[in-house]
Parts: sequence; structure tokens; C-alpha cells
Amino acid sequence: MNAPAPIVRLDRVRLDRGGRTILRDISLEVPKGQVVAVLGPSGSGKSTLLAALTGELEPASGTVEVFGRPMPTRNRDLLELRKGIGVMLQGNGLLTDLTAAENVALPLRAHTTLPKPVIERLVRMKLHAVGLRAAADAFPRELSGGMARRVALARALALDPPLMIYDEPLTGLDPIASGVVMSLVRRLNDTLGLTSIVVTHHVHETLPVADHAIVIANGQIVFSGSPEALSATEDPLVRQFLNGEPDGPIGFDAAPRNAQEAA
Ligand SMILES: Nc1ncnc2c1ncn2[C@@H]1O[C@H](COP(=O)(O)OP(=O)(O)OP(=O)(O)O)[C@@H](O)[C@H]1O
Repeated sequence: MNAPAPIVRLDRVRLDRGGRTILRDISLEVPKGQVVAVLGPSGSGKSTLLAALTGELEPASGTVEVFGRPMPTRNRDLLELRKGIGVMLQGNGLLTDLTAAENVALPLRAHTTLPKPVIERLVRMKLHAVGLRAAADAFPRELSGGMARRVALARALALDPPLMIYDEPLTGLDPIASGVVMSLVRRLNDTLGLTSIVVTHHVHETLPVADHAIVIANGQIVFSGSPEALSATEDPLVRQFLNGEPDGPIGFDAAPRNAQEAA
């Protein structure tokens, strides 16, 4: 029997922005059910990679497949595909004049014609899934940073997307809230049968819940393997990133320049 197609597949992808090569030779397969951590220093191109996964950025070369199909080029097909991808962006992006429940309802109102009582029930279910049913009527300013992040998570889940993408889900959270959010990411992935990609530079909080990790530096993938293999690696470039050292083989602000030179 053939193995099922991976949920995400990138084959020798090159990504350019503003006329510069940001990432090159990116090959990656994400099987259904996995939580994959995409790690790398600031400015290494993690958000650029995400833009390629949502079809926002077209590769300069190579192919991107999501849900076993090549990334569509027609706008309407692209919008359809994006309904299957729940994205939680850096920060919460919650609308401050709406309650938690109203924020979660937004995608359901925008993308479905479901009647109001059904939407209200779905919203309650999503808030329950992130442990915040009691906070439905609270405004974002009344929530802690971690709670607000969980509301954003419930909103990203609103349309039951099979693929979840998290862009720096832990920014600004303390260690306890970070732990809560990351274990929620794992639990939702498993209980709802999702596949998750977590882009972050928070290595130590993310690795414990990941099945697979890749590290991006100097414009390419410099590590791909299990979290255990990542922790054990002696590759000086990867170790520099893991240990947060400013000096070493990763030119922290020179990554795109190097990438272009090497392209
Ligand atoms: N729209 C754009 N046009 C030109 N260059 C861009 C654009 N967006 C990002 N870049 C450049 O691409 C490089 C990678 O940026 P990207 O935001 O993908 O990195 P990142 O790893 O997500 O960083 P961070 O962790 O700080 O968010 C940077 O040098 C950035 O200046």
C-alpha cells in the first residue's frame, strides 16, 4: 500500500523577497498528525517559509504541495485552500472591541452561512477546547497574555482546519503561559487529528512537544531530524543557535546576504 501523501511537501524550493534569495534548496515533508518545529534565529527566513506554505509567496523555483496538491495559482483556489489552514500569527491579532466569543466567531461569520445559534455553539466548543469557555464574554484587555493567545488559537481553529500554522506563538509569554500554550498545541493536534507547523525561536519550550524539528540558518535548512537528535547534535552551527551564542558560523544579520551570494 502506498503511504498517504504528506500534508505539506516542499521540493528544492527557493524563495526570493525584494530581489534577494532568502531561502534556497528547501525540501521538507510533513506527514499527517505530526507537530513540526521550524526553528531559526531572527531574520533567518521562518516567516518567509510560512508565506510559501499559505501561497502568499510564490517560489522562485521548486514546488510546494499542500494536502497532496500543488499550490494553486488561481486566486479563488488559493482562498479555498487557505480555509483548510488555520494560522495563528505573531501576537494575538484579536480585535479589542470584540469579546473573546465574537473574535472566535469572526471566521465563521466571514466564511460560512451557518445560522447564528450554530455559530454560537461552535464558538463555545472552540473556547472549551482551549479551556476558556468561562471567558467567552471577556474583552481582550481583561485577559492575561496567555489567555488572549488561547483565544487566538480558538479563532484559528474555528473553521476546523486540518493544518495549523503557528508563527511565534510564544512571543511575550512567561514560561508558565508558554508551557500551557505549547501543550495545548500538542493536545489539539492529537485530539482533533491535525497537523501542526510551529515557527519559533523558542527552542526549549517547543522541542518537548514536537515530533520533528528543522533549523534554518544562513538561508537553508541546516538540521532536520528528531528533537532528541537536535539536542544531541554537535554541529557547531546548530549548537550556536541552540545556545544562543552571538559569535560562530551563523552570521546573524548576514543570512540573506550569504544566501544570495551562494545562490
Ligand atoms: N517583503 C519583504 N521584502 C524584502 N525582504 C523581506 C520581506 N520580508 C522579509 N524580508 C527579509 O527576509 C529575511 C527573512 O525574514 P523573515 O521575516 O522571513 O525571518 P524570520 O526568521 O521570520 O525572522 P523573525 O524571527 O525576526 O520574525 C529578512 O532579511 C527580511 O529583511
